[in-house]
Amino acid sequence: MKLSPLDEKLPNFLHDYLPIEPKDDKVFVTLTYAQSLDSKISSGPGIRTVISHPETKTMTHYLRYHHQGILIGTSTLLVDDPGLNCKWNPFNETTNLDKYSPRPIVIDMKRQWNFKGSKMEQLYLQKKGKSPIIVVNKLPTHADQEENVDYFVYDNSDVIDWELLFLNLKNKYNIKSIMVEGGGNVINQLLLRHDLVNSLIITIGSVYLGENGVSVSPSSNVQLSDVKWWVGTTDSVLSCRLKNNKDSS
Ligand SMILES: NC(=O)c1ccc[n+]([C@@H]2O[C@H](COP(=O)([O-])OP(=O)(O)OC[C@H]3O[C@@H](n4cnc5c(N)ncnc54)[C@H](O)[C@@H]3O)[C@@H](O)[C@H]2O)c1
Ligand SMILES: Nc1nc(=O)c(N)c(NC[C@H](O)[C@H](O)[C@H](O)COP(=O)(O)O)[nH]1
Repeated sequence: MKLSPLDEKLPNFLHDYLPIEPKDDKVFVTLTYAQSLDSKISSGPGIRTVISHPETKTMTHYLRYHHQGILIGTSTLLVDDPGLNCKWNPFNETTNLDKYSPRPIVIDMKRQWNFKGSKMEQLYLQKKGKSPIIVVNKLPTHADQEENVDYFVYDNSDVIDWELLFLNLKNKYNIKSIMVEGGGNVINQLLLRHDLVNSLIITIGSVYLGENGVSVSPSSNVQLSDVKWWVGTTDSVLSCRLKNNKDSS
């Protein structure tokens, strides 16, 4: 499906929140998701819910264009069958989109997902997306390994230490910027990591999804700084940074 045009104000609005001129050698991490007015990112576990207007969907692809990696949690991987490629580029090219696409990084510690038969594989085979790095807790046996993927074995424990993962992705795959696209569980953890997260970009759709929805609501207070708003047709976008709570008075 073709994207609608990028709003002309968005590149300027987003510029300072993207890894366009990274200031240090650390991996640049952007948290981004679309939520309802009641802070839900889907209408229930196991459900994929469209929240964004086409113009903010295009913005998501603009964000993907600016990152080398795109990371999602296991439930999003299993529920959404995401493609995670980038359909936006400044040249309006529609073929060989793999060169503009970030590398998918998917958390699948217990190997519940198959690349084969997925939308991601389809895009990879059509040269419209890159092949994924699958984060697992144990290397699958030779017979169980899939073609055209990389396994990153995270064998410290079953619970990923994000700092260690980002550092390893940089050292092993030279991934210096990562866009984290969800879901709620992953976002809730990383909202508490001002030390790792450079930017937070939230699309807010004009809808309520109700109390059974999957929430973004971190376990403790999170303060934001450098807050800026863009207002679109039905959605607004909040761009900001996470504040170190110790700094707030
Ligand atoms: N609106 C949006 O922008 C958006 C974006 C992404 C997903 N979604 C929706 O969100 C829902 C899924 O979100 P969710 O919160 O249920 O799950 P999630 O996608 O955040 O995945 C959570 C799972 O990932 C694994 N995981 C997460 N952190 C880990 C860690 N530190 N170490 C090891 N494993 C870890 C665990 O298996 C955990 O149960 C789906 O309905 C999806 O459609 C919406
Ligand atoms: N921006 C945005 N608006 C939404 O309304 C919505 N539901 C998502 N959800 C993000 C989630 O990560 C999806 O899995 C990807 O949007 C998959 O999209 P692709 O198949 O990669 O194009 N994101």
